[in-house]
Amino acid sequence: MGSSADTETAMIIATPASNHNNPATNGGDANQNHTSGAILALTNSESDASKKRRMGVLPLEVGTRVMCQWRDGKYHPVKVIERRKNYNGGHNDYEYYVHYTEFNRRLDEWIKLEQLDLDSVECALDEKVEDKVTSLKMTRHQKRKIDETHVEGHEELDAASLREHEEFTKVKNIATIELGKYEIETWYFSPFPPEYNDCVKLFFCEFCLSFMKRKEQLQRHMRKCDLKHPPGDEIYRSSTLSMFEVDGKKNKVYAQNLCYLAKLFLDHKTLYYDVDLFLFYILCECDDRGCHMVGYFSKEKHSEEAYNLACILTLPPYQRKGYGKFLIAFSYELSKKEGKVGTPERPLSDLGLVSYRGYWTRILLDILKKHKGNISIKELSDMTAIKAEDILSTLQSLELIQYRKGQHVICADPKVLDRHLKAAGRGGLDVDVSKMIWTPYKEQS
Ligand SMILES: CC(=O)SCCNC(=O)CCNC(=O)[C@H](O)C(C)(C)COP(=O)(O)OP(=O)(O)OC[C@H]1O[C@@H](n2cnc3c(N)ncnc32)[C@H](O)[C@@H]1OP(=O)(O)O
Repeated sequence: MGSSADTETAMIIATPASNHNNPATNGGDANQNHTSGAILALTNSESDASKKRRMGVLPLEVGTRVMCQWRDGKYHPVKVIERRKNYNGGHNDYEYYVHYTEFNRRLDEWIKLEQLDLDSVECALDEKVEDKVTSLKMTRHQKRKIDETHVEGHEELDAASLREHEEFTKVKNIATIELGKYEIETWYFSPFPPEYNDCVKLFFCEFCLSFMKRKEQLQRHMRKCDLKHPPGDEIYRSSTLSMFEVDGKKNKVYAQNLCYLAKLFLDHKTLYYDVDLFLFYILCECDDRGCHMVGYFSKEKHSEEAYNLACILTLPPYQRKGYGKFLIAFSYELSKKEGKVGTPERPLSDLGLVSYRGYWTRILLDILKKHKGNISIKELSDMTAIKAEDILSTLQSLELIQYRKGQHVICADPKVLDRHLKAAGRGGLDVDVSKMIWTPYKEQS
């Protein structure tokens, strides 16, 4: 199996043009054993014409749609988001920042001209600016009062300024960060203060999260910084895993630095400078050098919408190891201690949605499997602190809900439950509730 898959990949890389029917490249294949001079001449003149045509489209305009070779060797449709002139380059010599329309924005990147198939350029530019602005306004209207990635005064912006803001945030600014022993490629734009505009790499102190432009600055800082764990209270410790609760009001700079850092991996969140209203739960792996941040979630101190989690992040080097499920489970344990049901703030990212769906499926089906007799959605909600709507949508997506005699009924055939549970994957790291030392937040007078 493995070897045949490898062969297939190698073939695709060797003949990328065949993946999207590129006649010019196929026709001009220099490796073909041509026996006729006429065919060769025809081929050459075709490729000359094609070359001229291709050069005629340069430089590409922002908004152009074209096929682009990605890291898998295949061609994928992209939209040009931005362009910049190459140093020492000729008149038409640009690099392009592209969005792969089939993929998440975190894969947006600067690419070289050679990666583009210029024969596939679609000349019609993207939808009208006006339409885009209207849709942006719509989304903004739907957002909650405290905007997720709140840029102060943002909602007051007129259409043109709003568009300008979107323009500004669509290209990733910081390409990599250094944090502890990891160098991490970033995913999205984050609005660092203007003095960091010229930086492509930032160096973070892994304990206080201060960020610096140069490695030497970080080294100097590390000699002085006396933190070895996040500020705030350690509210959970089990083996090497610790959770710290940080009050955004008491540790404002730390909380803001965390938001700058997190935004590099969160697309639909805008930076919220007023961190006072939030608590931050920082998950750490601890060793003799200190407690190293693995991920976190934030939570409003008071949520009118019953949100029990605002933003969640596992840092990329730690992803797919079960920490995300741990953080989600922890947020529900906090809700249980508060005697409330909770739900994550919307919108959920693609990875957020799969993680939540997996968690909800596992928790709910585990209960249904063990439970004897009838059980209602309200009872499930009381047992798990999962909001009734999330339970209903999860069970509906698994087709476990039927509508009989005017009411929703859960139909839980054990074999079907087992199949879904298997598909929901691993359970992740468990929260040992007996190791939690926590009381719900109370405003201090
Ligand atoms: C309310 C909000 O904040 S929504 C925004 C959510 N946050 C983000 O999108 C930020 C960037 N993403 C992340 O930080 C992480 O991907 C998280 C927090 C969503 C998940 O964290 P992880 O530590 O990777 O989660 P965990 O290891 O528990 O895996 C969760 C499940 O999600 C799915 N999943 C996670 N990453 C991926 C991936 N790259 N590709 C496919 N499935 C994935 C899998 O089903 C995985 O379970 P499995 O490994 O058993 O198959």
